[in-house]
Amino acid sequence: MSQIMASNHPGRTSALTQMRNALTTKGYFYASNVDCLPQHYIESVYAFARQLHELPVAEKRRCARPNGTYSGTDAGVEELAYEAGSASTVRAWDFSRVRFPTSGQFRPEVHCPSSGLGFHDFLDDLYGRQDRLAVALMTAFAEMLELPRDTAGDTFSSCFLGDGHDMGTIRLLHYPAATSSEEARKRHEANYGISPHTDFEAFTLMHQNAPGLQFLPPNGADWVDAPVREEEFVVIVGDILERFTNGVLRATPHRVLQTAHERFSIIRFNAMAPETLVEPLPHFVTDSRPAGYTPVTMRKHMETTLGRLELGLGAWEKGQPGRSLSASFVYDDPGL
Ligand SMILES: O=C(O)CCC(=O)C(=O)O
Ligand SMILES: [Fe+2]
Repeated sequence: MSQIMASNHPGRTSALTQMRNALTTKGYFYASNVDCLPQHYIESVYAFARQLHELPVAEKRRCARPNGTYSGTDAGVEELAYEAGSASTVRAWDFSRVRFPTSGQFRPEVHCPSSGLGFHDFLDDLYGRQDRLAVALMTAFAEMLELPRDTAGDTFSSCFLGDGHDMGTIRLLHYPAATSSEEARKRHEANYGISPHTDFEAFTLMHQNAPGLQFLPPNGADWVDAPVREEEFVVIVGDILERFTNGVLRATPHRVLQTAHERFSIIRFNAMAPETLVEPLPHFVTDSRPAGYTPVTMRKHMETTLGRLELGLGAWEKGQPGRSLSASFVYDDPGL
């Protein structure tokens, strides 16, 4: 990232080529040397996440969806099933500047011991740090795809304002450990920690403290393990970049296995501003490659996909290996 975050670094062109190759052939890469998110800071985020997930169930219930942003079976709120009918163990504390702005009185009573920041301020600060990486990546994606620049800057970062008006979300996830050897055995044979899906936004930054995450590479038949790397962030493609690039980049299918060990992850979905119209850009549409996706706003894509999950319709077509239903969903009306 030091080569990407400085605009005139001599290694920039080769880093952009590596990024493009990784995203088109594997669907993910690991971002290293991220100065705005150093390892000691990441550790403080995990410590904060642990405090949140260890809160008494009564406090979790008070802060649970739909009033607050907690979801977990311990508070009686199930994670939505991406693959219809699947069961998952994940528990989540979510934060978004735009999507859940009114949850003030339903915020948990926690403070980070080192900074003293509470739930909102701690996560807002994390969001700002992630934005620095996200804006640099958006600019890099536009450049590696050779998109034209205009006075507003590059195509992607001008849709992602980076100042709090995007539909991005942070999720602090916890997958509890199995409590008995019997449960550990059952988990081994069971459903998912989180079922297969593609993320609905533009791209996702991920960090995990234990194994469990897997990807399905483009054209790949088999799921591959994502190694744990303490100082690096996994970057994957979401539905919005697939739709903008007319499928040149493909949203990265991923899932989390149901492991016997405890696992935490820090997820940041990077979205566009709500009214951004997402459709194949002219740069990616030719006579031999006509537009393969219908236009839709960022807001409508999120609302439709989540609405379908709430109805139990899923966002992933089961199979070997299966397929994302959200990335190529056909809209009759863009929702402008
Ligand atoms: O826990 C993880 O590593 C992945 C979570 C995930 O895919 C999601 O929240 O969309
Ligand atoms: Fe995901």
